[in-house]
Amino acid sequence: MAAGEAVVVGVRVRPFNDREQNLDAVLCIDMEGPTTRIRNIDTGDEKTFTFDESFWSHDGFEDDGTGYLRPVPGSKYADQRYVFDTFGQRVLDNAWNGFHCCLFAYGQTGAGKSYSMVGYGYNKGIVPISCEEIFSRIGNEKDPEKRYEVTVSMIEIYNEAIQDLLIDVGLRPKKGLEVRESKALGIYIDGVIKRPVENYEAIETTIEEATNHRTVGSTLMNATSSRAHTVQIIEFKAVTNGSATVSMINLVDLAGSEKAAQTGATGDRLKEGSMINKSLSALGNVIEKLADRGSEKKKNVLIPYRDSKLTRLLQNALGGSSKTIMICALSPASSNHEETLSTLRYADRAKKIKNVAVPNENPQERLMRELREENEKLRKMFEAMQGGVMPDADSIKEMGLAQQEIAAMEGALAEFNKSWEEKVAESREQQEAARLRRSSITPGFSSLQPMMVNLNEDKTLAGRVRFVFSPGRNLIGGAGDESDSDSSSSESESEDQSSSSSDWESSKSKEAQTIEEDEQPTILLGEGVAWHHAVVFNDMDLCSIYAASEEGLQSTFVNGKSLKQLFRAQGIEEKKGICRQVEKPKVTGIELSHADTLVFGRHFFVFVDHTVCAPEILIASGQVDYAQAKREWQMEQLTGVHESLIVATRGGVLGVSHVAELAEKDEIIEEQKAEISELKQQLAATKAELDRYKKMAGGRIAAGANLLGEMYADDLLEGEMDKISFSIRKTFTEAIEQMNDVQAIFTKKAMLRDWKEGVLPELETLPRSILRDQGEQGGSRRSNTHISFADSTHS
Ligand SMILES: Nc1ncnc2c1ncn2[C@@H]1O[C@H](COP(=O)(O)OP(=O)(O)OP(=O)(O)O)[C@@H](O)[C@H]1O
Repeated sequence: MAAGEAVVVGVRVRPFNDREQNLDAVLCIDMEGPTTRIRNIDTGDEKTFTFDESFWSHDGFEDDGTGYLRPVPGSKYADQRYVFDTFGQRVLDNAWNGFHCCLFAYGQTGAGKSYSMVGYGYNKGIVPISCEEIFSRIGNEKDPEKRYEVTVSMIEIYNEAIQDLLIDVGLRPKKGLEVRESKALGIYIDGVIKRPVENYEAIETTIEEATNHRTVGSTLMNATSSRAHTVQIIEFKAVTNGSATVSMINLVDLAGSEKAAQTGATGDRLKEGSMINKSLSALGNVIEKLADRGSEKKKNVLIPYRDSKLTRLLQNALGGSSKTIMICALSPASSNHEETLSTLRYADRAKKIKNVAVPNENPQERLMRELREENEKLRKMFEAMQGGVMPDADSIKEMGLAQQEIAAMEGALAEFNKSWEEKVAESREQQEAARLRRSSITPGFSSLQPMMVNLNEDKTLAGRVRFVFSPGRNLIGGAGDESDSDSSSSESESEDQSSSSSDWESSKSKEAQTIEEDEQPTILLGEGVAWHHAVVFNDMDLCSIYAASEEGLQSTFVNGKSLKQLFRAQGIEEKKGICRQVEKPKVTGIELSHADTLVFGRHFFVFVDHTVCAPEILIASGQVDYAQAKREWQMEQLTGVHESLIVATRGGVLGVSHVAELAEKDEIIEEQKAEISELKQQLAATKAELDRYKKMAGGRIAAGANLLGEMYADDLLEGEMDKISFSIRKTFTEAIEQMNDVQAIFTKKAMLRDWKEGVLPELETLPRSILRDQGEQGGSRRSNTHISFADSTHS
C-alpha cells in the first residue's frame, strides 16, 4: 500500500472585531513562519503548534483604495490573494492532475471561516478566486484536442438533512438528499443538481442563486445565519481524444462550533445547535480515529463515518483518495482562548491524517468494466438458481445489492454519455422552469406595489424575503402539513429518492382533490402552510385577504387574529371568507393596512404599503418585529385551546388531533413560563436597586453628607423616586397580569391533563370565557364523564 500523504493544515488569525476593540481585547495569538503560539493571559501558559501554514491576518494591513485589504510594506499580513496562492492554487493543481480534492474551513463562529472561503466585497475568498482561476486556466489551454466540462453543485447540511441549494425552497424533498455509496461511483449525493457552467459569470450566477435560496430557506425556517454547513462541489472533467478524467473539488464552509448550552438555546435552536454539534463532534471523532490510524499504532481502527451526514459526505476527503486541505480560523482575543485552543488541537490532530490519493482513471471505462463485472456476477447467480441450487440468505442479499449497484451505474453511465450540449440545454430548461415558478420570490427586490416582507427572530434576516402582491388574485400556498406529507411519502421514501421529491406534488394533488382545483400558488411558502392557504386580492393597490381553504381560515392571522375570528367579527359567515375561485371574491375581505402583521401557519410577515414607507425603513424603525408578532399569535393560539376544549366538551370526544394540538400548546405555555421567570428576575433586580437607592438617599439626607451624596439625594427627591416607584408599579402590574395569564394557563393545563386521562372538568372550573361561550350555546352540564379518544374525523 502506498505510504499516504498527510492532510495539509493551515491556521489563520483575523483582526479584532469592533466588539473586541471596544472591550480592549488582549491578543493571545502569535505567529512566526509556520508556527502558532497561544498564550493563556491568566496563567501565562503558552502552547506552540506547527502547521503547514500559519496565516497572520491580524494586523499590518491597509485599504488599497478599493476596499481590498493588502499588507503594508514589510508586514507579515496574509491577504486573500496570498491565502489563495498558497492553498487555492494547490487545490486546482491537484484537480488538473486528475485528483479529487477537498478544502474545508473549520473554526468557532465569527472566527473568519467565511472570510477565507467566500470573502466579503472586494476581498474575495478562495471559492470565487478558484472559480475565476479555473476558467482562466481553461482559456490558456494550448492543446486544441483538449476540452473541459465544469459543473457546479451547491448543498447545505442543516439539522442533519442535505438540501440542494439550487432547488427552490418549496420544491425540496423534506428529508433532504441521501448520501450513497457505490463501488464504482464512490460516495455521492443522490439526485443533486450538477449545473453545467461555461464561464466564471455562470458560476457567479449559480453561487448567487444558491445564496438567495439559502437566505430564503433560512428565513422561512426562521433560522439564524451561519448555522448550516455549506459545500460547493465543482466537477471538473478534462476530455482528450475521447478519453476523460474527472476530478471533484469539494469546498466546505463548516458551521460555527459554538456550544448549545452556552447560547442558552431552547426548542428549535437547541435541536439546531445539537445537530451542528452532532456533525462537528462526529467530524472530531473521525479526525481523531484517522489520526490514530495514521500513527501506525492502531492501523485497523474503525472510522465512524456514518455517524453524521457531514462525515459521510467527507468520507473520501478525510480518509480516502482525496487530496485534502484544512484551514482553521482563529479568533485573536484572549476571551476566546478556550475555543481557539480547542481549534488548534483539532487542527493538530487533522495534520496526522494520511490519505492515499491516486489519479482518477477514465471514469467511463471504469464504469463499463464494473458494470460488466456486476452483470457477470448476477448472471452466474441466476444460472446457479436455474440449475436447481437455491441461494442462501447472503446470496439473495448480494443479488439485491448487485442490482442496486447496476442501476446506479447505468444512471451514471447514461449521464456520462450525454453530450455536453445536451447537459447545457437540459440545465437551461430546468433553470427557466424554476425562474417562472419563483417569479414572485424576489429577495432584495424593490417594488412600488404592495408587498409582505418576512419577520425573523434574527433581525439581520428580517425583511430579506419579499412577496409582491400583483394586481388581482395572489394565491398563497405551501408544502402542506409535515405529518401529512410524511405519511404520504413514507412508503416509498427509503427506496426511491425521486419520489420523496414529490412531497410537493403529493400535497398538491391531495388538496386539489379536496377543493377540486389545481391552481398553482403564486406565493410559495414552506411547511405548515396548506397547498391553497390564503388569497390576497390587490384591487388598485388596496389589498384584502381571504382564506383559500378551511386550514387557511384557521391558521392565517392578521395582527394575531385568525381570519375565522375576523370574518365572524364582521358578521360574515366564515365559509364566505374562503375564496377558492379564480374570480374576484364575493364578499369583502379583511382589508390590509401598512404594518399589519400576517402569519401563515408559522411563517411571519408584515404587510408593507410602499406609499407609506419602504420595507427596510419599516423594519429598521422597530415598529413591528418578530417577537411582538409572535406574542400576538401565541395569545391567539391559547384562545384556540379554549375553542377546541369547547368543541371537545360538546362532542364528548377528544380527537387524536386535539391531543397533538395540546402537546403544541404545552410548548407555548413553557415559553410563556420562561418569559415570566425572566420578568420575575427583572422585578427582583428593580427591587434590589430601589432598596439600594433608598439606603443611599436616606443615609445621605440624614447625615447631610458629601456633595455628591446630596446631589444624588436631591435628584432622587426631585422625581427620581417617582420614576422608580412608577417603574416598579409598572413592572408589578405587568407581572401581575402575566401571573394571571399563567394562572389561567395552569388551570387550563390541569384541565387538559385531566382531559387526556378521560375526565371532563366541572363547568365552574372552566375559565369565564369558556363558560360564556358554553352558556351562549345553552350547553348542558356534564361532569366526570369518561370520554373516548378517537380521531377527530370520527367525532
Ligand atoms: N482575515 C480577515 N481580515 C479581515 N477581516 C476578517 C478576516 N477574517 C474575518 N474577518 C471579519 O470577521 C468577521 C467574522 O468573519 P466570518 O464571517 O468569516 O466568520 P465565520 O467564522 O465564517 O462565522 P460564522 O460561523 O458565523 O459563519 C467578518 O466581519 C469578517 O469580515
